[in-house]
Amino acid sequence: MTGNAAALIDAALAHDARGDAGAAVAALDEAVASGDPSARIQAALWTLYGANYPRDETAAFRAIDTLAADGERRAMRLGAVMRAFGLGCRRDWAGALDGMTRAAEQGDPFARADLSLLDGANAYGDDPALWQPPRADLFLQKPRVEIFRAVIPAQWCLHVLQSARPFMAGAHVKDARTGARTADPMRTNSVAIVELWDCSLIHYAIAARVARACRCPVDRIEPPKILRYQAGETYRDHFDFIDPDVPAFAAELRARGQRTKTPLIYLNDSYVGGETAFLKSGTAFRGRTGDLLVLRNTRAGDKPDRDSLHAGLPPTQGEKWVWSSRVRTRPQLARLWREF
Ligand SMILES: O=C(O)CCC(=O)C(=O)O
Ligand SMILES: [Fe+2]
Repeated sequence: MTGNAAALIDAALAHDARGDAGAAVAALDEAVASGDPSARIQAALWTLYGANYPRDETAAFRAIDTLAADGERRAMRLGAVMRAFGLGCRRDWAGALDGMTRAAEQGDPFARADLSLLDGANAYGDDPALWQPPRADLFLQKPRVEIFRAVIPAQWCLHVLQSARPFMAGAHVKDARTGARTADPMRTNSVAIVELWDCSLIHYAIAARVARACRCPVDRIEPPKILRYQAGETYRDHFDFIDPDVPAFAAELRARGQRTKTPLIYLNDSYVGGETAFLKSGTAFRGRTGDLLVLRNTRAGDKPDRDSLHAGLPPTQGEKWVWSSRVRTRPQLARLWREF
């Protein structure tokens, strides 16, 4: 990367963070024009998300694929993750493994670690979306809560936890009046989204495994949030469905669908307390590393189930880490990988 291109990319990212799309595009276009691969990757990501540039997932995938064919190993890796998720292209697990293997052969340490994590869990063969659905234990009838014990390998949990650690920030809730995201004392834990750029095939394999457990297509799984609760931090009583009676949520509900289920993966278990509590039934679940809990938020006809009221109780000692997503009734867009 030339020094000039690096400075232009930094400027573009700063403009983006301030919400100045015009200046962001001007700076990035100049860096792209110099042929700089990092600039071209950044432009492809914004094109994928529809951030600053118009959204065009296919063009984004093609740009990444061209860079990969030119020997750019970061593009091989990103292209592999896009192939796995089917972002801008057809889902293609064999092609994803192939791209990641090429990146590893080029000496990419991230790609090597990814492949050895897949290999260590015997996940190197079939697309995880085709695996047998894991076996469920019914934990609660009202609300419906299923537990899938130890379905995510502990090494994968650690990988996800570590990939999220640099991005942790204060958690938000949705304001029922405006639909905006606001900080709220009811949610004192921290949260991160791992952007596609920092995702690996492990992130895909986890989403695919969860989709099997929830018996839904992978594209109905919302990009997950990684939650961290330090001692005393909590996510107080709440619902995860989108309330159809709140006008501010109507557009989102139409575009992205209802949140029918909440899958939670416990990424660690070295803490005291920190159960997931179901307030209407007075029960709580304490997860072990790799356990998947699936809570049903809706009844027949995707109507909200008010029995689904739940909370993340505070750990009294240690840190609790959770992978948290939602199953929606409609396919999710690539741009959600950068939004909370
Ligand atoms: O951390 C927990 O146990 C609950 C998390 C939760 O309710 C959520 O992510 O929506
Ligand atoms: Fe929740």
